[in-house]
Amino acid sequence: MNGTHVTTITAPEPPVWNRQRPSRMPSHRYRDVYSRVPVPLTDRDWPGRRLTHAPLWVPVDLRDGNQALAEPMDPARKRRFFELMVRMGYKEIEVGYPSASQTDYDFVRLLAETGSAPSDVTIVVFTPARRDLIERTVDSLRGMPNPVVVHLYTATAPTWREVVLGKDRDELKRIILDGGRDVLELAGTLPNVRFEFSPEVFNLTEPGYVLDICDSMTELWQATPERPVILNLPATVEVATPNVYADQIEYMHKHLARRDSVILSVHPHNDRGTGIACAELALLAGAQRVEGCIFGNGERTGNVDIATLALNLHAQGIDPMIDFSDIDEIRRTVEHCTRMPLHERHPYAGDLVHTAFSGTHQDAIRKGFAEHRRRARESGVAESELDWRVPYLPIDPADIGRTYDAVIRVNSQSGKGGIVHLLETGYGLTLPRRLQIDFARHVQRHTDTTGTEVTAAGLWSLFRHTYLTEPSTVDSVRLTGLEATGGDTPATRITLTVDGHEHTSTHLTTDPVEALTTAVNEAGIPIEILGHVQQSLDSGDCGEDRRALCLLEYRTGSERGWAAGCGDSAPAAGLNAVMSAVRRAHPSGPGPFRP
Ligand SMILES: CC(=O)SCCNC(=O)CCNC(=O)[C@H](O)C(C)(C)COP(=O)(O)OP(=O)(O)OC[C@H]1O[C@@H](n2cnc3c(N)ncnc32)[C@H](O)[C@@H]1OP(=O)(O)O
Ligand SMILES: CC(C)C(=O)C(=O)O
Ligand SMILES: [Mg+2]
Repeated sequence: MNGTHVTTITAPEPPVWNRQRPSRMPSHRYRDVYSRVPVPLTDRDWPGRRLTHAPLWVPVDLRDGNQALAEPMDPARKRRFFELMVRMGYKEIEVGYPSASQTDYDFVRLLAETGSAPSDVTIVVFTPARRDLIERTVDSLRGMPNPVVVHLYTATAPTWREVVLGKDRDELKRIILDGGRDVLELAGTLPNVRFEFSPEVFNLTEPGYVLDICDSMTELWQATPERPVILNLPATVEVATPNVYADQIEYMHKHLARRDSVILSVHPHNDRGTGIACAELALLAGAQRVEGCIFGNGERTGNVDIATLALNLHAQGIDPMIDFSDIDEIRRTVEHCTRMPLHERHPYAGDLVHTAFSGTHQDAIRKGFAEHRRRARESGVAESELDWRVPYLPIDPADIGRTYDAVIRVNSQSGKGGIVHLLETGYGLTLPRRLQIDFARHVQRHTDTTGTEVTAAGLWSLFRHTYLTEPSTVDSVRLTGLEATGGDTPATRITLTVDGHEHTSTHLTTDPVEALTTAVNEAGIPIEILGHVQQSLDSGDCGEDRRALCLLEYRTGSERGWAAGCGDSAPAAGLNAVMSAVRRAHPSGPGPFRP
């Protein structure tokens, strides 16, 4: 065993409440990180630190991301991606591996010959430690008007030394320093050039050895605060919990020579799904620069996702210094260039990440939005500027150019809050609380039966089918006459046709709902109106000229129910609501709902 400071953990006997049993997988074939590499730090500062500002971000989509694609980007795609990164505000961009392919070489030439990159953008090119390939790399940079970084890499971890490169520690160090000398000789006179070294698989390399190589490189390249060297320490294959990477970075941060002449950079991959955590803890541990890919494309499970990292800062009140205010345009471009779709649950950018289906979340979000609007009104601060505290939404979707349309969607997991939200935002409909509860039961039955989502339009359709029954010639009770009468004493005359027999009655009221209810009762149909509210509909959803809506609660015997009516005026809507209630209480029967 190589590791130090390891507490050997023997699995305890499982407690009685844990019935898990050994799996059939050969987990014994793998070794934890502590037995693969010494993890030297015992006295660590990173756990007590906080993130306070954005690091220097360096997208490597055009190199590391690109080399992981089944179909690497063509020149048009590379260019489109590069232009996106420039628009977003990245100032240091790794544009390719010029010795690897003609496309990569040509892209660097394009930037050099056209001068199309803004002058404050540094162009990074990547090369292995082989003289012929370094020559080709440097050649690609001829005439480049921008500042450049030549990025040299070689794997340093024991397995790579033994299995891949066939070199011992000293031989490998010599190869790396030779590569460093070649870079200096071939690129050292380029105007505005700096150098970067990556000990590939840093995270599995002995700390003392990698520290020695890094110090030798900064000495060779004469790192100064004016012309610092970038030391990029990759977790090429992620093998440990993020605290281990943080320890490794803090160890380097504290022990590197010429620390003030080094830009300490990290380059996590995401094999364990903790690339983001590795990068964040590495920043706490002293890293100043982060390499990764926008949305995390890259070898295997990808490079660390620098979009998520940046928006994580934003969500903590720290400006990431990169503009994600049109996330969907960024996403479209990245998807086009990589030919890979983003997962619906991808942090910040996925289709579903601002959406709640579940009832209690929807209820909280709806209340949160209402509170946000109220606070904005009362404080006079714009909604888009006001501090954000809507439950379940870590950031305001509007910050990244998203609308609120998809925030609440209704299915069988939803409750009345979500239903009400969709009817409110889609149709301007505010349901009384008891009607919300009643309608939610109908929606639940519907979504349980179909197993599918129901849209705002679907909800409105179900609402109409349930409460807003329209008159039909087969109705046993029909309103066939209505007239305002009386001179000194205003009254309303009602004519009903009940099972083919006419009933006319006069009522000393001008309230048509009251008059019609009494008439219905006198015609032998018991129904009591418990209350009604009038609303106006936002659009002609009931018919262009019928924008008044009456929502009415009734009782027949021990049964309570709700009905609704539309009309061109509040009285007309009221009458239709009463007749709707009569039809619901004494149905000649609407058929089953079909959305
Ligand atoms: C973690 C990373 O992302 S590292 C970057 C990986 N990216 C890429 O590999 C994409 C581009 N690569 C390529 O186009 C090619 O691999 C090239 C042009 C670099 C080299 O191609 P080839 O000469 O055909 O060699 P090949 O691809 O087989 O590479 C392996 C050789 O490079 C050596 N090698 C690997 N890494 C390095 C390095 N950093 N410096 C020097 N030599 C290296 C290997 O030991 C092996 O040598 P061998 O042939 O003597 O055994
Ligand atoms: C920085 C280079 C060597 C890299 O892509 C890696 O190690 O993952
Ligand atoms: Mg990488």
